[in-house]
Amino acid sequence: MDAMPAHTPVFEDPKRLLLDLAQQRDLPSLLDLLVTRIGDSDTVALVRVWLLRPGDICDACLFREECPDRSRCLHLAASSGRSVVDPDRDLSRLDGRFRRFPVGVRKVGRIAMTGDPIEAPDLADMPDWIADPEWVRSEGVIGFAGQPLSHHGMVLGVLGVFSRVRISDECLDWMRMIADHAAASIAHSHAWDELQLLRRRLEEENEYLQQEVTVEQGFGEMLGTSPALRNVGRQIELVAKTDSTVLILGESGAGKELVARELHRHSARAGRPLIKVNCAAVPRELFESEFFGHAKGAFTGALRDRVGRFELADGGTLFLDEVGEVPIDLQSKLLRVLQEGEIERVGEEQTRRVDVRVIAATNRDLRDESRRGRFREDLFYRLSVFPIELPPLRDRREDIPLLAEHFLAASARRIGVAAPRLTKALARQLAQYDWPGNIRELQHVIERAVILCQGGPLRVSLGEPSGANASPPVAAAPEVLTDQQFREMEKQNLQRALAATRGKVYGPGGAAELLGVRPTTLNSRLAAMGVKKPPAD
Ligand SMILES: Nc1ncnc2c1ncn2[C@@H]1O[C@H](COP(=O)(O)OP(=O)(O)OP(=O)(O)O)[C@@H](O)[C@H]1O
Repeated sequence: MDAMPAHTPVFEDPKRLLLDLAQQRDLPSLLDLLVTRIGDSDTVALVRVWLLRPGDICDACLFREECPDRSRCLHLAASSGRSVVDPDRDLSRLDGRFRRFPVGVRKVGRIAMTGDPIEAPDLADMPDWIADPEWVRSEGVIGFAGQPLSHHGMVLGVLGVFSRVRISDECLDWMRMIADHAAASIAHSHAWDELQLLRRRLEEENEYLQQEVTVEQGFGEMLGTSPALRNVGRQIELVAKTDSTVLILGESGAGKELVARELHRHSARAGRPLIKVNCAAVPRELFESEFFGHAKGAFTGALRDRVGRFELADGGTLFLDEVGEVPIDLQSKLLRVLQEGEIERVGEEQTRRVDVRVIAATNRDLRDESRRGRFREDLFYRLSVFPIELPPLRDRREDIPLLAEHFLAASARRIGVAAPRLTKALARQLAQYDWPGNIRELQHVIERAVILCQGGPLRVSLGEPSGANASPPVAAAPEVLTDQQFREMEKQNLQRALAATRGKVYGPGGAAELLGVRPTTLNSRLAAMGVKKPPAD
């Protein structure tokens, strides 16, 4: 082979290489950039990077006898170059004879051990350093420069370059700089990897803990550990990911809306909206517009175009609460959108396509209603592709103490008082009651008790209508009251509420909240009845 002119640089554009190294974040691309750029030059026979890592293939290692300590060694991590003897030889392979060097052994090991470079501008002057004299001769290798890759005094690896020209001092200077930069980038990428690892671990831990909480306390926001609730959780998991229509059956206050929310949250549509329509609250004549929207001028009062709930829920989920209340004449249109995904706004010819998953809920026996002709049978079957039956609270009494504790803490937080203690006796009392209003009733009973206990022991009175725990139950009234008697009773009730809240009307723990009316409404009632507020604390 013809010798290269002595002034040929070992590599081209080292400044560019320094700049590009700084841009690399992950280790493989950093090492690849380093060796391919240096190895690109015809003057370079071979460039390699070894990194310090735990010993792994010690029994197969060429230098196993010389290895002082099998705990760690230099691993060949990147390689590049060009063979003149065999131009097809792939020098980027990492599985050759010199893929491991023990620390302290040969040039590479020595550099790692001492942290000092070994520079042999002309190997002829240092024949002892040649591991493979035949390769050096046939490939026309003249010089070697080995640099430690060290960062903050810690050797991370070694960069070695075999050149076909004598390596100039200038080139050695560049080599030192490149090695320093590469070491800093390697240290950063190690730190980055570690950060990613820690993040992944934290995420896994978090996921695990969340699952634990779910297993321990219920399903998502649905608290409860009873077999009945777990069964509902399992059904949610099964069907959430599909686009099937789900019909949630259960008594009022049993948590049907919560089931709908969990279904949406676990579905692929979770990033899109969950739109709710309470069908019991929509006036009969406005149903169609509520569902499908209307065009301006479609009817008196339609002052502008309006988007219906189906369009609002496009890409997401529509929750039709109390679906049994949908008027029979609109049920066929509802069926059409469920089957074909098409709607028309009221007063518009244009057909629009919507992609909506429907979840419906009812506390009525729709099968029976459809038998009696009050609900379309075909719509019933279409809605109940996957029915989920939510048992009433009295059929999962095991959940009552957990729910009570939860509502206790939530009410106390909302009202701004310390959470009172749920005694065993009280938990027993709660668990024995039948809860016709289900979880919503439990929630209200607890909230009322927290307001009334005023730092004293928590007491609940069960079986009485909401807000009337201090007044005689309506059913127990011996006879029809005169208007005068009725007003007097209402007045006394207001006075009792004010006394219980020490005259506080507004805000958490105020009389308005206790009575379930707006503070402004309460104020006007008090004024109309001439009830004086006691001075507030
Ligand atoms: N398992 C549960 N864990 C915690 N809170 C619950 C649970 N189930 C229901 N709740 C709470 O109880 C209240 C009533 O629940 P929700 O509104 O979902 O009932 P519903 O069956 O939809 O009632 P309705 O038929 O009257 O619309 C809500 O405040 C809800 O957050």
